[in-house]
Amino acid sequence: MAQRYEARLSSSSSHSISRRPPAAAFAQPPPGQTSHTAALYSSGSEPIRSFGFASGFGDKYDLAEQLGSGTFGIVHVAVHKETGERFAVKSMPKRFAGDGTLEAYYVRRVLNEVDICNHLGSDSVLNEVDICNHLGRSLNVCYLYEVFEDGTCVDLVMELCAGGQLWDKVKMGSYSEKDAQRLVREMARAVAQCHGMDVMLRDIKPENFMFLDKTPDSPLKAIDFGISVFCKPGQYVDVRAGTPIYIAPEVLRMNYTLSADVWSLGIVAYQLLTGRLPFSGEDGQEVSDEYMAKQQYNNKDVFRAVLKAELDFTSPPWDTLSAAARDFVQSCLNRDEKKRPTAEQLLQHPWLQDEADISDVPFADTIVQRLQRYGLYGRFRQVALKALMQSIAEQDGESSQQFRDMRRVFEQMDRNADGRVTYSELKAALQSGHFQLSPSEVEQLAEQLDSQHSGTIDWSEWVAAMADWRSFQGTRDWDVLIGRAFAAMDPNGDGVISAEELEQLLCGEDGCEFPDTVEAALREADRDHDGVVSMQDFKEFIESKTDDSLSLFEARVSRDGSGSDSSGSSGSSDSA
Ligand SMILES: Nc1ncnc2c1ncn2[C@@H]1O[C@H](COP(=O)(O)OP(=O)(O)OP(=O)(O)O)[C@@H](O)[C@H]1O
Repeated sequence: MAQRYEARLSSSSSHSISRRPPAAAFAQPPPGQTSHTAALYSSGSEPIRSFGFASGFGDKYDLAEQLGSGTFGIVHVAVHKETGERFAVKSMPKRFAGDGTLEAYYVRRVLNEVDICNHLGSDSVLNEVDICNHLGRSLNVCYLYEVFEDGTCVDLVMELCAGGQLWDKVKMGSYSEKDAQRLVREMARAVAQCHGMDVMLRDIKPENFMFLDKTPDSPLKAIDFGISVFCKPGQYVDVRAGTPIYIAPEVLRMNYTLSADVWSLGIVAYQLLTGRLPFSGEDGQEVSDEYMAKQQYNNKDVFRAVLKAELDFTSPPWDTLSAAARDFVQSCLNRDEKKRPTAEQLLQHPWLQDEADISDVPFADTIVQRLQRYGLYGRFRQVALKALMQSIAEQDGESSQQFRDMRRVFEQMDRNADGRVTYSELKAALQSGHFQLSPSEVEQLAEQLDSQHSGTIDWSEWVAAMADWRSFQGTRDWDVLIGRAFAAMDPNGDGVISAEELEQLLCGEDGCEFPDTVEAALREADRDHDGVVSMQDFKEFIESKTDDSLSLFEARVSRDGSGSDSSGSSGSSDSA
């Protein structure tokens, strides 16, 4: 199996290992190597004996068949005792130091996985872990639902990816360019979504992507965040990490940023298109052949190949592949990382465009994309957009085509016409056959819309998620609209949005259960760190987001067009 820096040697999934093997079965990190994120946890933190996660995994779930195993845990199917819904649970046996505290590397590894998954998806343990409070969700990333622990093990309950690994496709060798294009687009989306949330994956390889189900159009999900790190655009990381064969040259030189993920994506794209690795010539051919045949290689040879080997874009099957495909992969595999496109730019590349062209997709077909995008926003942005759309509605009396379209869809869903859409009404609309979503995904989309956790979605929440608010940016009235939205969030009119005002907006009269909720929301927009959001902060914050184009998300529309379109349609398109 391929070796991976930072996180030890992988064990073969064919080994029969009990669910809770002895901790000694798990390898140590290479000496002297810590991850960027891991350092966050190690610095100044006291040794701990437990994480404080909930107990009672066995009360809620039954364990079923084993799905696989990695270096840190074994993954089984977990069946929810009440609903019968199937999940994946990764059980990570605890590793104790001599004094009964948990080993530091184990702690970092568990927290890293929980932390990154929370950041990208679930908020179920967010407040207990107290690290990040972004409530974003992404449909190309495997959700983490809950975390449990007992005396011997931590259990991560995740979305079940029942469709198998991408690696199985890669092993099949080259197949249709169209197939490869669809898969690469899914992966590029996952990467762009993560980068949009300041997360560098650092371990992009076919083994870390799985299909959600067995349908030919199944979404692809990133599953392993064990060595991912937080990294903002332009921020550099200096610790080697990743799986050598997919590592970017600058990672070997220990000075890299988000673009290192784009290189790795390029290697996987090359594999999907050709069934081999790109390295050729004296430095690379052997590495390439050995790896594809046995997944074995010598690190030194690989590093030489990554840094120096010719990259082969001429041997078959390149003669039969499109020029756009070649250009795409070549642009990812540019050894000068400054010349590589960003993941978001990759989504605009002509090779990924023909099916992904969203410019004339009617509003109905982008509902799921809009919901996903809204889920990626932090809480401050979500309430700010509500206020902004309220301000726009007051201005034009909801008479514009955009409001009429949104109203029509909302009223279609609101079967009993009480002005609120229940989760089950939203589910019925989204599972109408028009969209491909699992029950738990629909549940998540509903929850992230329901900012007040009231169990229903009101009109203002729907509008905040659906609107093309950017079409108002730059208009003559823009400053007035922004000013009115700000005033709505600053009810005492003292010129700043305070923590108290924000708490009221986020959680209503009763206040927020967890103090972090307000602190994190405030941090989103408080640029000068003075504990309040001024009008200037507010305007800059609203206008700043540039990485929220709908193309980052998948429409999830049934390709055969089956099912009724219950969601209404109009010509409204994304202007972000
Ligand atoms: N959500 C999931 N749904 C289905 N199967 C999964 C899921 N997550 C993981 N698996 C299976 O379990 C295996 C091990 O999972 P994973 O790679 O996350 O473990 P790990 O200990 O983090 O491994 P690694 O050694 O790569 O870090 C995967 O290769 C896959 O076969």
